[in-house]
Amino acid sequence: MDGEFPALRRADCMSSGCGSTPPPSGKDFSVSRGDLMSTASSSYWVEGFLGEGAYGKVARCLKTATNERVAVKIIKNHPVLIRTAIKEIAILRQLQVLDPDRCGIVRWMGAFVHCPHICLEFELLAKSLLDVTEQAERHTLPLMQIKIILEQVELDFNLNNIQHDV
Ligand SMILES: Nc1ncnc2c1ncn2[C@@H]1O[C@H](COP(=O)(O)OP(=O)(O)OP(=O)(O)O)[C@@H](O)[C@H]1O
Repeated sequence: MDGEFPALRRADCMSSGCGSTPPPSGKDFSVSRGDLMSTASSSYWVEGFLGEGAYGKVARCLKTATNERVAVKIIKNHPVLIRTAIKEIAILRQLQVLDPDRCGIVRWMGAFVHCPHICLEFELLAKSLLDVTEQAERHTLPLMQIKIILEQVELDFNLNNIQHDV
């Protein structure tokens, strides 16, 4: 899928460049549960939403080409967020030389455009640390579990050469 992305230019990502009707003003997100997002190499059936960040919503999708579940980060249709997403893609491309399993980073499979949205495809992860702590009794984790998590964070920082002070 990554091969589809080099053709994407900034203008392709603006609603006026999609050849489809721009969303009504104030409506920067137009994907719903049950939608099918199609690219040349696969379709992504939106089964539901996993969460929302500053840049968009993350959907749990069935990727029809491989029949696997993936997480697709669908960027909101706003010029500032689109510019940020293009920068994020450039960074993700650089990170692709790293081994995600060894370095403890999420696997990025590529990007596509589902007009007017830029979409980033990631491996589907299990619960986030926030989910785990929220579901834990009294929102606290046993010391042993915290130790394991901190060791993983420390390993990630060291492997990825990130400055830190844990
Ligand atoms: N690969 C993934 N697998 C499963 N759930 C995910 C995945 N990526 C994101 N999520 C869920 O979607 C939520 C939103 O993720 P997103 O990356 O958009 O924002 P964020 O990292 O929380 O914040 P920000 O917008 O500041 O980057 C996450 O908090 C998480 O619950």
